[in-house]
Amino acid sequence: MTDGLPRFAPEDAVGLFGGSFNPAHGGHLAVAEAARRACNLRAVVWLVSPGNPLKAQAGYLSLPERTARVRAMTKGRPAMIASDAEARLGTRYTVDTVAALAGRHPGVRFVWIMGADSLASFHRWRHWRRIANTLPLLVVSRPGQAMPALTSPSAHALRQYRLREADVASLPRCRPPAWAYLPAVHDARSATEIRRREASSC
Ligand SMILES: Nc1ncnc2c1ncn2[C@@H]1O[C@H](COP(=O)(O)OP(=O)(O)OP(=O)(O)O)[C@@H](O)[C@H]1O
Ligand SMILES: O=C(O)c1ccc[n+]([C@@H]2O[C@H](COP(=O)([O-])O)[C@@H](O)[C@H]2O)c1
Repeated sequence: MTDGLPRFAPEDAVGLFGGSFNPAHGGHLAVAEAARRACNLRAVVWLVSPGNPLKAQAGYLSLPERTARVRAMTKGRPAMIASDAEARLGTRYTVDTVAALAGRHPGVRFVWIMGADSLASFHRWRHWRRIANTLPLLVVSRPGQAMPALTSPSAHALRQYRLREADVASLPRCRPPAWAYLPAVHDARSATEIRRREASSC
């Protein structure tokens, strides 16, 4: 079984941007591009989740539909890769996904990309400490989420491993645990808001 990803070269820095993307929106694109630039990533893989283990699945667009919308959103940006790797690998929890991808792409320097709201609840993810010990984490700002993120239990537990903003470019080469907060995105768009708008226009 293949994960569907390209063969990266050893030492390539590659971002893994997991999300429900229900649907993908411009805020996601801003995050992915900010991460790519800040860490000089060869690619950003948008891992379209078969289903966030912490969210109810009611009202979800299908996985092929969500993946197609990521593909449309990233059209003309060769560094952006829409991926259904989690469905192919049969993984739902991030801890399993990153272990499977690290095993399949030896030498590639994966970085996990998440918005600030995700760091705020990261301590509820399955084996979150193991994730933090497996790959560096890049946390990108989201309006109203800086305080919840930076005062969260995981931010507190990992505080001595936080890089200074000036050193964020070195994150992919850091031995985990390592993380950085990138205050580069000020985009208030959210999938919840888009779903609400689409529903009320019917
Ligand atoms: N506007 C944004 N700014 C920064 N990060 C974002 C933004 N929107 C989403 N993200 C991040 O992108 C990742 C995927 O998010 P997700 O697909 O859940 O979108 P969402 O807009 O948060 O959706 P929902 O409103 O359904 O929760 C998460 O890590 C989330 O923190
Ligand atoms: O592994 C977990 O326990 C876990 C819990 C919550 C969220 N995640 C992952 O976090 C990413 C963002 O999810 P979402 O739904 O906020 O877009 C996506 O890749 C999810 O699989 C993972």
